[in-house]
Amino acid sequence: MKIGLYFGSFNPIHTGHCIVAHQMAYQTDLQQVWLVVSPQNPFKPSNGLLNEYHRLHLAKLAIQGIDRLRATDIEFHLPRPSYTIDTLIYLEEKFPQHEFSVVMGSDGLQNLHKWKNAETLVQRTDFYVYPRPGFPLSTSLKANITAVNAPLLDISATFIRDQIKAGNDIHYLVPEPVREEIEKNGYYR
Ligand SMILES: Nc1ncnc2c1ncn2[C@@H]1O[C@H](COP(=O)(O)OP(=O)(O)OP(=O)(O)O)[C@@H](O)[C@H]1O
Ligand SMILES: O=C(O)c1ccc[n+]([C@@H]2O[C@H](COP(=O)([O-])O)[C@@H](O)[C@H]2O)c1
Repeated sequence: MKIGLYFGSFNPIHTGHCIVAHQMAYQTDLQQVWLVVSPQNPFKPSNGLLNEYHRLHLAKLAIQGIDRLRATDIEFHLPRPSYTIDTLIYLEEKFPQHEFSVVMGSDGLQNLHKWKNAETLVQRTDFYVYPRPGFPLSTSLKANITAVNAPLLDISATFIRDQIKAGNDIHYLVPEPVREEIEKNGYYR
């Protein structure tokens, strides 16, 4: 099966993430998209990061009922911070029957050359990229990129965390079960 690995902190998962995952799973040749919740992104600070099991639970709530989407804790059991090349190699060994690609927003392309073993990564796997406002679909690396033609989504987890801290309502910015879970537990206040 052709599977897209969609890596992220998902702190928290939001409507932008869900649309990206859904478009990739239903408008490209990918047959499934797995949301890989990264416990610790190598480029991002760990402060303000909700516990990874809570982030995974929110991701599962967000995709429930969508056949081609999965959320996985695979990086919880791998060394930290989470490097994509390591996770990819691990998954290729564990699931030799599948073909894995990487799904990302176009902001990720800007820093791709700084990722661990970037040259090896782009030789080893294809990239499916969703446009993000302000970030062109280009990289200095020789990567095989499939771009989707889909609406720009100017939503970020940072914006959502800021809204919650300010006491503002986040209806529609995140799926409803995610909003309810965040509110019930007082996350990000
Ligand atoms: N609105 C969006 N449009 C396209 N891609 C997105 C969007 N939001 C997130 N992504 C992509 O989702 C992946 C995971 O992103 P991440 O979990 O860091 O979310 P974020 O909203 O960028 O978070 P933060 O605001 O905390 O930095 C990245 O590949 C990122 O490019
Ligand atoms: O492998 C790397 O060196 C590497 C560097 C930065 C980010 N990543 C992966 O990309 C995911 C999304 O990153 P970001 O910065 O767009 O939120 C993140 O959760 C990691 O899994 C991976």
